[in-house]
Amino acid sequence: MIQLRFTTLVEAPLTVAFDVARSLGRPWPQPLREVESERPYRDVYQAAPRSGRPTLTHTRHFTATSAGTRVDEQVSWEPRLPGVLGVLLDRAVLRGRVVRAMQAHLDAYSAAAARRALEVVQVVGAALVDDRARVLVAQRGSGSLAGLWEFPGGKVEPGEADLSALVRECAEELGVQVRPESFLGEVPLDGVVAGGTPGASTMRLWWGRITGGELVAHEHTELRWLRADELEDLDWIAADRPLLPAVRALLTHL
Ligand SMILES: Nc1nc2c([nH]c(=O)n2[C@H]2C[C@H](O)[C@@H](COP(=O)(O)OP(=O)(O)OP(=O)(O)O)O2)c(=O)[nH]1
Repeated sequence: MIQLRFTTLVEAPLTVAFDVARSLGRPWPQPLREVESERPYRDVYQAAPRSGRPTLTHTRHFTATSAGTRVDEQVSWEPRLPGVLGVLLDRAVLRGRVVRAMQAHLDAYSAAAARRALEVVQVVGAALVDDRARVLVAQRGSGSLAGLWEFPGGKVEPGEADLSALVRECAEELGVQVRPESFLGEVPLDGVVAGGTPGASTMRLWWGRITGGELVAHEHTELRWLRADELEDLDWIAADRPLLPAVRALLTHL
């Protein structure tokens, strides 16, 4: 089996990175069959064997990072001829072709994903932590999610950096200055956000500290400070639940 690995950092949220990757397809002439797909985290495609062509498997993993989505890809195939000769021949000839095809494909892909990301409204959230290892959670006051609990935050404005939006939203919603510390994770949001394509937006969560101001619920019904063991019991917006293990781990290890 010959395996090649490729890693690309795409300036786009998980959902956009995944959707654009799938709309562009793969740079192989063979027809591909989907073997597995878990939006927006992973997919696997396979090209059926044809005379003179090897069976090719192409696996992609999409991982959220503070700088965008990391796409880890693996392309593997059985050499066309048996034995050492087959491996050497495929390494010498086919490998170069696959690498060149992938490089051209990945350049076009990351440019297309970054362009598409500009059209999708993003949401940022803040897991604000105090010096007693508790996190601030907020109850939404209006709209279809009223009564559910969430992380303070909101929509990133056009041209605004994620962390600037985070600092602005915390000032508007809570009346405090915050210092973002590090990235905790990203989740796809169900439905339509700000009139965009359904399912296209994600929320990216950072943890941080309050550095000034007086905490006031300007837009929420209630604010609460929770310990790690109190997180699960709350009636969260469903999309936020996958972020709770990272928040719990943070509070436990601070
Ligand atoms: N702030 C926040 N929004 C969340 C969370 N989970 C989740 O699904 N959302 C969704 C709800 C909304 O569709 C979207 C955020 O919108 P928002 O209403 O908070 O944004 P905003 O502060 O910019 O509000 P506005 O300008 O429309 O009044 O993200 C969360 O934990 N925090």
